[in-house]
Amino acid sequence: MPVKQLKNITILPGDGIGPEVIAQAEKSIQAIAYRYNHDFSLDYAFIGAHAIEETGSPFPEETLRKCRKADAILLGAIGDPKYDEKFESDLRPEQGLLALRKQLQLYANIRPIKVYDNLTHLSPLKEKRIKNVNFVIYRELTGGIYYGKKGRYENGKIAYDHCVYSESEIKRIAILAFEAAMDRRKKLCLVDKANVLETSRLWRSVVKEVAKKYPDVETSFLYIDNAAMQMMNSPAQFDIILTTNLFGDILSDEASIIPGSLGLLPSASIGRNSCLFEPVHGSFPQAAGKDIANPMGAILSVAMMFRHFEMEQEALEVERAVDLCMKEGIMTKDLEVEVHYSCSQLGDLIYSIIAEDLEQINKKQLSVGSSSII
Ligand SMILES: NC(=O)C1=CN([C@@H]2O[C@H](COP(=O)(O)OP(=O)(O)OC[C@H]3O[C@@H](n4cnc5c(N)ncnc54)[C@H](O)[C@@H]3O)[C@@H](O)[C@H]2O)C=CC1
Ligand SMILES: CC(C)CC(=O)C(=O)O
Ligand SMILES: [Mg+2]
Repeated sequence: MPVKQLKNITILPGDGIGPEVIAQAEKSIQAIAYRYNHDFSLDYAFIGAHAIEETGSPFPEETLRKCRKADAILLGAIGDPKYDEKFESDLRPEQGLLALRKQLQLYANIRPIKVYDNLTHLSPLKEKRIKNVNFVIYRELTGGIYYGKKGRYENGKIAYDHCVYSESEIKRIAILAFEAAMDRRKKLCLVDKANVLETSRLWRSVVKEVAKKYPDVETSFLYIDNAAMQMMNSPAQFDIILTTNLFGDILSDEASIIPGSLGLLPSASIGRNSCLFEPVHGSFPQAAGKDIANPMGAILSVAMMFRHFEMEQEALEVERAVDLCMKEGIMTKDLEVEVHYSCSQLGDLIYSIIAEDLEQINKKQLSVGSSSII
């Protein structure tokens, strides 16, 4: 199937640090537009807590409409601690994100994890353990316990969340994950809890069936508890990890320890007719408004967007700019470097590197107190 052209991008900045990291991601889109003479059309919409405040709904009709008509969606993050005080309420920012994923059937959430060359010291893990780590988590995104029936009985004293998966939901993401494995090191590990959960047993049987069509892929199985441990102990063993919505959510935050910060991780959420790109992290409310958040996860999500539209050169250009900053130690404070840079300084620098604006790069370097990086 020919890939659509990327033209209309709907941007959902969201809450907390969402708007701050998205502003930097947008700079990388503008830089690519400038460098390659592309004409992108950007549109904006509310989601999450901002949307509740503006419209009374975490996922307004207008936002759905704008997302449906977009070629791609770029999202910051949602969530506001003030809603945690009223957990009993039906209205939560998170419902906006869950509704967006479900309504657009964004069933595959793809979360790559890699260690930057010569930057193993940024990780709290021993350098020898994380050398050559390069794997991708395929997290099912529109099913499982996040979407099952939930409720309470016995005057609210007993609560339940149902976990439901169908064969077809498992099969469609399994096929994507096996296809990805074929383009990589041809290893796929299904992470589940099949020793306890019936849904996990269904996952195993469907994945074994799909695996027959991919005899070149070495398929393995791990229970989630063991996988969580192995990911810290010997993460280089993984190539593709395929897993459920809940397990993938947890494993990917854990995986961020490998490169050194949750702020570094990008993701792509893919459906049949829509695609969305967002950093793995949440709204990090403690950092909101301080210009300290790491924008690299959001910026690398832009690279994933370009790659999805087969704009390989553009994707590489964004990744090259991020790599350059990382290698030169130009990072935000979460990576615990001695001299750190602000979220917006990183966004400006990435813009200048991509746009090849050498004068600006040197000016910005002077103002942030380092020697030339190119
Ligand atoms: N995709 C989304 O929009 C997500 C939204 N959330 C929501 O975000 C809110 C906060 O949730 P938390 O559990 O605190 O998760 P979080 O991901 O916002 O932050 C957890 C920790 O990760 C680090 N971190 C996260 N993003 C960072 C960045 N860009 N730069 C540097 N460090 C970063 C910080 O140390 C932070 O304390 C909640 O309302 C939650 O529901 C949580 C996860 C994903
Ligand atoms: C609302 C949550 C399910 C978001 C989250 O933690 C994620 O997608 O990683
Ligand atoms: Mg998460």
